[in-house]
Amino acid sequence: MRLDYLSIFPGYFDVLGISLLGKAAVNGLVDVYAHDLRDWTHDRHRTVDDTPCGGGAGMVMKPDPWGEAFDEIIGTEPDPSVHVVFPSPSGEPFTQSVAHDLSSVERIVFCCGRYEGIDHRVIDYARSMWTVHEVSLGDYVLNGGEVAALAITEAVVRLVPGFMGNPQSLAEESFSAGQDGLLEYPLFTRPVSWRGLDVPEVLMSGHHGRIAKWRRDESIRLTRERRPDLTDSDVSARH
Ligand SMILES: Nc1c(O)cccc1[N+](=O)[O-]
Repeated sequence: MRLDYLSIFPGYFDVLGISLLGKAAVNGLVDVYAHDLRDWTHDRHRTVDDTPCGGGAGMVMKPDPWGEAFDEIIGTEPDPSVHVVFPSPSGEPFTQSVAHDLSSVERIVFCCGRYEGIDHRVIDYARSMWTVHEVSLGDYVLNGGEVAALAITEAVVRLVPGFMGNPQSLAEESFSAGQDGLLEYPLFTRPVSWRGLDVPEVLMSGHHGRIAKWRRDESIRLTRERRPDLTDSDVSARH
């Protein structure tokens, strides 16, 4: 999997050389390329923004540098196998399902906006050429798309076959298919008693059936308490 990041702050992506992601890069599972959008400007100030047409506060990212960067990084021919991700507060919700879909593609280009956002024609042009995902991590305001791109990267790359040492651990995580989309149950390890707090007895019983039921019940309880939106009527009936 090749990952490209277009940003006026490419240094944000130095962190991808650390930890498991760094190991994945070493193992050839992912190839990471960060690009400075200003490399595709031609004026002394390396300008990437301008005032919004129609007025309004702030600045908008000009389309020209994006277009020239696309030409050089991706190419000038349409290719739906290239997935272009625009992290944006006005995007569709980024979910584990979207992460799973992206984990099987060969190439992802992350376009990280700053200021008030990117000239919409950049997104329209990208849609005419590649497969585009405008995605949001949540209803809050960030200063740009870089942190969101890093979060999306982690969610996607950890699902790439061969990345996780023990793929089984993926099956029991929150939002995974193995959990029916429920929240993960509470986790415990040794010591059995810690500051007057004990591990639930059932988990020390060695009774696998009782343990599995306790975990399922806890997942259902937590999901109903914290994320009623995840328990649709069908899922509720099953639970
Ligand atoms: N929320 C937000 C933002 O304010 C700017 C860029 C990306 C996102 N997001 O993905 O959620």
